[in-house]
Amino acid sequence: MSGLRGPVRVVGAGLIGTSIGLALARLGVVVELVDANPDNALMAERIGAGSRLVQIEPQLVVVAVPPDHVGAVIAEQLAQTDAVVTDAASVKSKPLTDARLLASDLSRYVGSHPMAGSERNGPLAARADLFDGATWAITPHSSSSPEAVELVRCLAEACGARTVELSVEDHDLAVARVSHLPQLMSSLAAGTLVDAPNSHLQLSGQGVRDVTRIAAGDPGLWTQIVSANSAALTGLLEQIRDELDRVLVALGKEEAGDELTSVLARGVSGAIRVPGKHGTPHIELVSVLVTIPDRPGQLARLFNDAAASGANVEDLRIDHSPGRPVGEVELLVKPGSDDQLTETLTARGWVVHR
Ligand SMILES: NC(=O)c1ccc[n+]([C@@H]2O[C@H](COP(=O)([O-])OP(=O)(O)OC[C@H]3O[C@@H](n4cnc5c(N)ncnc54)[C@H](O)[C@@H]3O)[C@@H](O)[C@H]2O)c1
Ligand SMILES: O=C(O)C(=O)C[C@]1(C(=O)O)C=C[C@@H](O)C=C1
Repeated sequence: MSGLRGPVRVVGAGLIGTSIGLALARLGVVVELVDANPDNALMAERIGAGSRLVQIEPQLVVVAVPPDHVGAVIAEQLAQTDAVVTDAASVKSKPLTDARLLASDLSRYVGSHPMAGSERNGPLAARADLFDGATWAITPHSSSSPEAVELVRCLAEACGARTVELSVEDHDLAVARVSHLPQLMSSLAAGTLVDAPNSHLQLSGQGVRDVTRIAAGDPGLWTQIVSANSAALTGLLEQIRDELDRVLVALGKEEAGDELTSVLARGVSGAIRVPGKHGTPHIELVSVLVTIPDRPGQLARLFNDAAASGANVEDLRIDHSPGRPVGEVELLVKPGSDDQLTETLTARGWVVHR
C-alpha cells in the first residue's frame, strides 16, 4: 500500500464505505466514518470499520454515498480538507460534472469504482474481504494530479483489489455493458415472477436464482445509477429490443429453428468472453454435482474430501430448497481434475453426478 498512511475518511458508511473501512482496518489504517444517517456510522464503528471521531486531518477521503449526492460531497470535502478525494460511485461522468459546477480546482480529485458489491445495502452487509481479488477502476480526469492518482491506486491495492485505469467516458460505456444492463435484465426477468402462481414458483431451480439474484438490489440506488448512465445504456437496450423482436418473429413461425439457434449461440459466444475470477481469462470449468444431506457438518466434510482428491475447487453453487432433506452442491473444477474428484468423493461415500 506504500504511500497510503491514513487517516482515511469514509463518507457514506453503507455497504461499500463500511467494507472499505473493514479492509483498511486489517492493515491498521486509521479510518474516520461519516454518514448522514448517524445509525449507519454507529453500526459501522461497532463492527470495526473505523471511528466516528478522528482528530487528525485525513490524507484521503473516500466518498461512498449514492451517485446523485457524490458531486456535492466531493466538492465539500475538497473545500474542507487538503486531502486527496476519491469516490466509489458506479458511474463516473455525473459525479465529475456535478463536482465541476461546485469546485474550481479538482486536481486533488480522482474518480474510482470497485467492481465488487452485493444486492444488499447498509453497513451490516459489509465484508472486509469484499474487494479481495476484485477489479477496481480508476478514472483520472484531465486535471487529476499524478500524486492523487497514485494514492487512489494505493487505496484499491490496500483493499485487496487489482486496478485498471480508464477514462471517465470509457468507464461508463464499459459498466453500462457489464453491470447496468445485466441489472436491468435481471430486474425485468424477476418482475415477471410477481404475479406467478405458487405452483409455478415451486419449480424454481438454480437457473432462475442465478438470473434474479441481483434483481434484489436497492431500487432507489439503481434508479440513480441507471439514470446517470442513460446515454450508454440506451444503445444497448435498443440492441436488446431488436434481438427480442427477432426472437418474437422466430417464435411466431412454424419452424423457429435457425433464427432462434443463432440468438442462443450468440449468447454462448458472449458468455465465454466473461473473464474468470481475479480478472484472469475465462476457462471452461467442469461441474461435479454432489448430493449433500441436510445435517450439520456435511459441507465441511465435503470440502475436506474434495481437498483430499487434490482438485482445486474454482467455484461452487449450492442449491438447497427449504424443506428438502438433501441439497445439491455443484463443484466447478478445471478440466482434468473432475475424474479424480469424482473418484475420491465416490470412494468416500458421496453420491456424485456428472
Ligand atoms: N452496491 C454495490 O454493489 C456497489 C458496488 C460498487 C460501488 N457502489 C457505489 O457505492 C456507493 C454506495 O453504495 P452502497 O451500496 O454502499 O449504498 P448504501 O445504501 O449501502 O450506503 C450509502 C450510505 O451513504 C449514506 N449517505 C447518503 N447520502 C449521504 C450524504 N449526502 N452524506 C453522507 N452520507 C450519505 C447513507 O446513509 C448510507 O449509509 C454508490 O455510489 C454506489 O453506486 C455500489
Ligand atoms: O455482485 C453484485 O451483487 C453486483 O452486482 C456488483 C456490481 C456489479 O455489477 O458487478 C454492482 C454494481 C457496482 O457498481 C459494482 C459491482
